[in-house]
Amino acid sequence: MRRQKGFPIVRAKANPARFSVTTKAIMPKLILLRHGQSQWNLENRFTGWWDVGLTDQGVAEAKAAGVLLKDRGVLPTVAFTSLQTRAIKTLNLALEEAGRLWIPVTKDWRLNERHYGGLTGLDKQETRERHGDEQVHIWRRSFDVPPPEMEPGSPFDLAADPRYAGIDIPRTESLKLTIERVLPYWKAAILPVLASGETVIISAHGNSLRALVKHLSGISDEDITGLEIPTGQPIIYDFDDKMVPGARYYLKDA
Ligand SMILES: O=C(O)[C@H](O)COP(=O)(O)O
Repeated sequence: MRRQKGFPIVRAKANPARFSVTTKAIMPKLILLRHGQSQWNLENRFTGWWDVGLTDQGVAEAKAAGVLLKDRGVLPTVAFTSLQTRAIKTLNLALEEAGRLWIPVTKDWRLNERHYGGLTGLDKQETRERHGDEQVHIWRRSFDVPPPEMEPGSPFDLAADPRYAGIDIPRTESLKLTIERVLPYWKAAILPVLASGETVIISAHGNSLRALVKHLSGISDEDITGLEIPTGQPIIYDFDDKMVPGARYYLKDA
């Protein structure tokens, strides 16, 4: 053992109190938080990977989520979010209210919203009038039908955005394709942290969170079409000591 000058060597003794803590069953908690209302949620435009800010209502929703975490004593110790401003801001506002701005935060594109392809920027109602309700519902909620691809050179093309340097930006994504990048990230980066006993918060998006919920709650490809994730409402999963998630619930109902 190397000894630093001026510091005596202290040999660790078995500490019964410490021992009882380390053998306590670890019951990890996962908090899923969809960003607060965004400017394009308000304007009813397809957003996907396009970066938009929060509305005043979105800011209030994010802060309320943080107050709820604090009031219920569900205090995150580690955070993950996407590379998108609306999720990052929501996380920061919620953590600030919860007194947890200091926890480690990892940002990764794999938690981004599903890419809305050629629909990005379009008005959802005008798109319904043009293509019909059924087609738009298929694009929005089907499991594996992606929207039309984004044309190269589109004003919403993010190829020059430095945050995506080195990333093969999708041209469009269905929920299935979104799952194909969210789940490997969940398994490799988030699950091990959760399994070590941390209380993890993921601040992300309607469809990247639907991808996770589908997996964690074992929802079928058919039934996932009916699942909506509300903005700014913390969803909780309690895991048992074998890392099996319990039923999900809204923190406000706990
Ligand atoms: O990207 C978007 O437009 C929204 O965040 C989610 O849209 P959706 O409700 O059409 O999936």
